[in-house]
Amino acid sequence: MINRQLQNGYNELREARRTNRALYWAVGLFSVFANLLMLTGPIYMLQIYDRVLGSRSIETLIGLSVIGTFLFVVMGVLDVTRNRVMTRAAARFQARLDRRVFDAVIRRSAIKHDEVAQTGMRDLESVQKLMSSPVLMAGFDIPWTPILLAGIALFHPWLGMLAIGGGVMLVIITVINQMMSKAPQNSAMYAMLQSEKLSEHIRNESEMVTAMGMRQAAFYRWSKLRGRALSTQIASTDMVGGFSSVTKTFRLFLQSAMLGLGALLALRGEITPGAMIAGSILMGRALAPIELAIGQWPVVQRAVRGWHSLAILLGETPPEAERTALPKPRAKLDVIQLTVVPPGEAVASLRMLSFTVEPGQAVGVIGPSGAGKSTLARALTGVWRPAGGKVRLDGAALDNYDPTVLGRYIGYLPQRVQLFEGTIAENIARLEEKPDADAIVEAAKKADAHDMILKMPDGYDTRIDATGGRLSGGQIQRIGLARALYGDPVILVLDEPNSNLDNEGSAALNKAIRNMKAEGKSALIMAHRPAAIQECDTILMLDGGGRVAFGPRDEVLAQVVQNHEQIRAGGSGGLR
Ligand SMILES: Nc1ncnc2c1ncn2[C@@H]1O[C@H](COP(=O)(O)OP(=O)(O)OP(=O)(O)O)[C@@H](O)[C@H]1O
Repeated sequence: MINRQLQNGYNELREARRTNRALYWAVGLFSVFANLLMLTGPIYMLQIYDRVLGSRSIETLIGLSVIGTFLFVVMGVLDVTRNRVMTRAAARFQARLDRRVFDAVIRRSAIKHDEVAQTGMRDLESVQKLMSSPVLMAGFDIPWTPILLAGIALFHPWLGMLAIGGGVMLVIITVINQMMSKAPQNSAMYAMLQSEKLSEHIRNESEMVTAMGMRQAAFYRWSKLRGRALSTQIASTDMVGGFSSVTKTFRLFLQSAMLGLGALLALRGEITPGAMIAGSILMGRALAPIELAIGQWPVVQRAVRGWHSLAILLGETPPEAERTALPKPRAKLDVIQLTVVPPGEAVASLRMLSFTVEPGQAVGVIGPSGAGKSTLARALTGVWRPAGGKVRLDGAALDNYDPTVLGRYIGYLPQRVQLFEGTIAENIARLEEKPDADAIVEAAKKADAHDMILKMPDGYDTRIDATGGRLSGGQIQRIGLARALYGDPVILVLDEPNSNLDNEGSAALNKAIRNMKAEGKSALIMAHRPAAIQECDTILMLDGGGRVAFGPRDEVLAQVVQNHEQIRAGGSGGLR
């Protein structure tokens, strides 16, 4: 199964690469000519030494130089063209997969915070970088290396043998380089990733780190990871640099050895001095792509790693099937024998849970910490898939809805509201590209956030950063509620909606729920605090992932909560 998924991932990547097939054929063709034109230098040299110097003919020199210049210009044009084609082919590959990889990263991250999800976009970039790098071009030139080396044998078999022997040595060095540098490069990358992840985490929690005097400790922890990343990076760079220097020196040595052997053969009259020089130059040209490949090996290895990681990502997160569009649902929710296992866990945090929410009903979900309230919220919004059972919205299972469309029908306020960098309006409109200004204001009014937003420096156009910046906890929660109400959802799922709200905010929340009910829509409110469930006519009590009670509010509260009198009065006692 896993192998099949991986294979599917590879197939999808190959399919994307295949769209560039015509371009690669064109580059291959350009490379044939570019490599043939590589002979211009050696042949020109041969002619100068053996023909011009021998005949002392200025006309021949001018003639040869004109032809040589023309061929060099053609070679340059071909080289520029094939480089440009490669860059565009790489960009096309990336553009084709951008959306798919982005979606897969988001879908996987919602259920798994592993490296594959974390590096998805960078993996794609690393493959694109290889595709547009000179090292891939070297891949088109390397097949010509044996031909050029064999060509040297035409001057003299001994020269040919030296050239081929040298070429084989370089290939052996390349293979050893690949074998030895793979592990250090992988661990350098892994260590770097870990330290980046931690530094980002510390930065996001900078307030808490400062307030709790954790700066020193946080630095210490980060510097340990950073130190490991640096030392593995140094080891890996040393390795690649070492191989690169060995290859370069060896190539220079071979060129000189070729000259020396050529000189010996010239002294013995077996070749001309021109052949001696041309052989040496040809040798340098033939081995240059191998040298380039070794120098750029980290780019290759990063891309190979990225390709594999992308295959896992795409294979394990296949494209979502097109769903038949369903009519706007009624606010009826059936939860049938629902079992949910948190991603990466073995134990279910909700077990065989069943209940029904009718249109116009508001259900308060209560229970102690860890009872499974947030798990239920995630299952109802389709973020976590059921391990067993079903959630049906107006009769259709949640996965029968397109996720984007489902997001419009179900308004969700998570326990920890996260905003995006942008304006308040953009945040309420869920980052829609063409938001409906009237709908934004309407949602804000429903959440009773309109007046609060108007008091901001630029009203709805006030810019905020991802942490909410200038907004207080309660203001963030109200904007979160407006975002949940945007687009007229049929069901609201609110996870601890009033944890940061003052009395005014709580009253606004209750009014929003009352309006939803009056419009025949429904709401589920996960709550610890009684004020949040004032508008709920029904209560679902969870404990240990199972249903303890479900029924009319007063009955359930009378049964399980001692302080229900306080709750009816809208007091602030706990529900546990
Ligand atoms: N992302 C997660 N990965 C693994 N386990 C999780 C995850 N989220 C919740 N759980 C587990 O699922 C169980 C239920 O947690 P859940 O967050 O649903 O409880 P809750 O009732 O919302 O608690 P609280 O009132 O404290 O928010 C807990 O045992 C918790 O450890």
